[in-house]
Amino acid sequence: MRIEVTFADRVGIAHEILAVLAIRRLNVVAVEVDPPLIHIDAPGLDPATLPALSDALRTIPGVQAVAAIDMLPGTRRRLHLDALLAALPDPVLAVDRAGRVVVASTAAAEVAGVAEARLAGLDIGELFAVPGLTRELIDGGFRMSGREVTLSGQPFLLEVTPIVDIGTAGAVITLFTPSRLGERLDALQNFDEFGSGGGFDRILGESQPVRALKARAVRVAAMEAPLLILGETGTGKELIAHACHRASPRRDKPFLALNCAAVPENLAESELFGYAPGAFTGAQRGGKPGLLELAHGGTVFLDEIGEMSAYLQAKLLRFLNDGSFRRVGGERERKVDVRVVSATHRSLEAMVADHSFREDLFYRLNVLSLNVPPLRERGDDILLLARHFIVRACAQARRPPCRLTPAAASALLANRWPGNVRQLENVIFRAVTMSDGGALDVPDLELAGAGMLPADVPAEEAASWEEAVEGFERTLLRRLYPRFPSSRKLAARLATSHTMIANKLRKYGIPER
Ligand SMILES: Nc1ncnc2c1ncn2[C@@H]1O[C@H](COP(=O)(O)OP(=O)(O)OP(=O)(O)O)[C@@H](O)[C@H]1O
Repeated sequence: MRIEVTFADRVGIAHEILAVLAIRRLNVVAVEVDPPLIHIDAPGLDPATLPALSDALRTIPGVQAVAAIDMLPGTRRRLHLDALLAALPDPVLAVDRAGRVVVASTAAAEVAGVAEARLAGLDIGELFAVPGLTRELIDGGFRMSGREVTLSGQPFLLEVTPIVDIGTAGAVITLFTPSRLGERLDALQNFDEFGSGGGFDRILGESQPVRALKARAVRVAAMEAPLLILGETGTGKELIAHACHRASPRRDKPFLALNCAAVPENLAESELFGYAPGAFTGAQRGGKPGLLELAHGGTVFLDEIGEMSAYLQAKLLRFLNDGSFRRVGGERERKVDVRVVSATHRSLEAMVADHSFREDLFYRLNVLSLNVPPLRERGDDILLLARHFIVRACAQARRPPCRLTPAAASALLANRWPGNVRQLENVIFRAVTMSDGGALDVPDLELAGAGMLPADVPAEEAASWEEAVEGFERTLLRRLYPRFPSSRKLAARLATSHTMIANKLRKYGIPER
């Protein structure tokens, strides 16, 4: 029999409640404590003995009520979750922070051809036979979209979402079959759900390069011509594309996005241009409109345009020239009114020079352009963004806001940020979920290595004079610091000013002890 005891929370009360059952030699097989309730499964208990037990429990100070229940809440929840996992049409896996499967949906087990229980503990990279996938997921903060994988010979596209609610992060991985992808892109990439706040106010930054970018963006947003957004990965190109749409006369029409790097050519073609009835096996019976038709009157954002195949480049060029195209397998010429905004982290000019990108398409796309500066050139914006991400991560993790120590702030400023704002977002998210103090310090940021400016790059391989000098300074300070562990001692050793050394230590994220 199972019972629910309501109690006023105080230290030791759960223990005293269980002691009453123990004295009566009632075997307890499950206990769930969730103040102000404790749920107990004691198979030896029956309706005849419950009143006496209830009286005994009520003598414990703080116990308020005792009632019989049919099922422990945890068991009920498990049953519901199992039903949910069985009902999910797409295979879904939850993985722990090391990338090992914790739970798998019934569909996932069916595709993998093994029992759900046997999937638990498997490394995700091994499951898909992609060496390095687990590392990539962990390093990328468990954010990944549209990666092609196969499981038991079937192609899938991975959608990975980090689990934000649990101290030690993991992720939920959904496997989409290419035939279901169309629905998803339409649904997920329609950013209009962001409402009126989705404008330039969402692009944070006070630095001069960002202010200049926003000022230019406001002007180009209002124009009708195609817009090309250039910038390193993770600098916020998509955010800007969306803000430009929101600031354009097209703001009330759809903004639909396609990542050209995430989908193979044939899928990208049918996503963008749609397909006619009977275009290919597995196609929807009545055909399907592509993003261009669905975005009529609005904007289509083509991310990673540099990855577009030569064939699609030609088809897109034709659309840009006269606004017309044909669905895949279709005869009819269609015309739509769509503004094309594209983005890339690659140098399209270099690609034009080596003939991997069409020159005529480059000029059509590049009528208007925006250059998004890398994070390392945005000065104090790094801290402004970091603080914004801290507040958000703390709210998501349901913990009080924490702050950066001065050393951590210096380390963030000195970091090279090859992955830009997205990397900063991930670093902060990881630090907030992994630490529980009121302050984030340098070790919490786990910046060592990868993101730091290269310490031991041979001077002759440095990209610039400045980088060579920085490399030298950093190596020198790191080597001497253990023996002269303060800015004063180091300054004395190097016969220079203490202020200069203190500044350099801050710059290179070497915390003073
Ligand atoms: N100025 C900013 N203010 C606030 N958040 C930002 C800013 N810039 C980027 N972000 C955030 O950083 C992340 C990466 O931005 P986004 O996806 O727009 O970059 P991207 O340049 O399009 O990346 P990629 O080249 O990989 O496609 C997003 O979560 C975005 O919200």
